[in-house]
Amino acid sequence: MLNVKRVVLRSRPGKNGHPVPENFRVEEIRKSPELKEGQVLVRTLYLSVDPYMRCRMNDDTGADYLLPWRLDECVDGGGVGIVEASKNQALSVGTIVTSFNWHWQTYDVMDGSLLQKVDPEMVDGHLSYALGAVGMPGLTAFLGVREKGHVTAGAHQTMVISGAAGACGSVAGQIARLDGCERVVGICGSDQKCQTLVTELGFTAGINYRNGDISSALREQCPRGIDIYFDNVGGPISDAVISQMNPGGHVILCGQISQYNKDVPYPPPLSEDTQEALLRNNITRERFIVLNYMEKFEEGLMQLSHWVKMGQIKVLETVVNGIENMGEAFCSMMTGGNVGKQVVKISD
Ligand SMILES: NC(=O)C1=CN([C@@H]2O[C@H](COP(=O)(O)OP(=O)(O)OC[C@H]3O[C@@H](n4cnc5c(N)ncnc54)[C@H](OP(=O)(O)O)[C@@H]3O)[C@@H](O)[C@H]2O)C=CC1
Ligand SMILES: CCCCCC(=O)/C=C/[C@@H]1[C@@H](C/C=C\CCCC(=O)O)[C@@H](O)C[C@H]1O
Repeated sequence: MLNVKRVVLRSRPGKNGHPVPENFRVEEIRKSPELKEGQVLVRTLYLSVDPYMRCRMNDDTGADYLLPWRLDECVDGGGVGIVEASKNQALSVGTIVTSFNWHWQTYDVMDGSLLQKVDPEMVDGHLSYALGAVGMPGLTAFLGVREKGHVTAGAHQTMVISGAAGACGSVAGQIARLDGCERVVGICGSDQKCQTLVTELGFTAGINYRNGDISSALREQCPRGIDIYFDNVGGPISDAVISQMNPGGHVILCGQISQYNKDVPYPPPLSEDTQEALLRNNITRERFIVLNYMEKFEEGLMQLSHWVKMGQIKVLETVVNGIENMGEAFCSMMTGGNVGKQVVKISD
């Protein structure tokens, strides 16, 4: 028998509540490592904490593709691990694998057909990148910009990105620059993050939304108006951005994290003024869900991998150690404690 540590959902924060680490509980169980045909024993290396998980903490997630986590059951999300024993012909011992539905536990017996292989070369030897820049958040940035952004090199466009110092935002801004936007302006929650955007990631400017008036900072940093808005946060920040958008502009509706602790549907309703601004200026605002573009994942991952290996995309990560800290890491990410992708390292 194996000693396994796992994280279960102890309580729900309530639809209008802020999540706290105490909503989770770590427990130890004994698990048989015995495998049926097709199964593998995996040891968890890294686990991901992501904003959509806040919706899975509610008994009704508000999104048809997200199932609620069940009380007192092991929670799941993105994970990367190594095969330690195998009864699956396609997955030999030592293979690195990933899944969107990885249990938050140190070891697991999994059906091999539900796992995707990770080529360590693709992630430049950094296996955690498979949960970030060369994984779902990187694809979200890449496909969001390419499918909904209408970037045209040489057209002197300005793109604004909210949640700019996070997993999706930090990559989206770098792709906007690579694809030819003239100005790339990031909005995030600290001066330190703003500085990182400019000095490390090549953004034109950073705006700290916690410090001063966003509207006047946007007017200063976007003197020719805003053509494209990669929206990760929603709420008043997005109202301020959209009010300065040029006619014919495009909002990439990626996420609305500022509204996830509220009992509102996804996407949350817009203010009348913002709705009116979109209509008046013929601005598109199409919902973007990365899972709707699975046929483009392979090509997208190849492109992201190439950019990362060439140093054209710089990867930022915040790594916390230990399965005991999953709840802390999740709550920290939800309140801006991360720079780049927040992951938790479970084992070496
Ligand atoms: N459409 C899709 O398919 C996908 C959408 N998403 C969405 O993209 C967004 C970013 O996700 P991800 O990159 O993983 O997460 P991040 O790495 O960006 O982490 C979340 C960040 O959100 C910021 N934040 C938290 N609360 C607020 C608030 N009230 N107002 C403004 N900013 C806030 C914090 O940064 P700060 O310090 O700047 O406040 C925090 O670091 C989320 O909305 C998520 O739901 C993610 C993946 C796929
Ligand atoms: C309801 C708010 C979500 C806002 C957008 C967002 O963050 C979307 C994220 C998804 C996320 C979904 C993950 C797994 C789906 C399976 C989970 C389950 O219920 O079993 C991501 O991995 C892809 C994004 O589109």
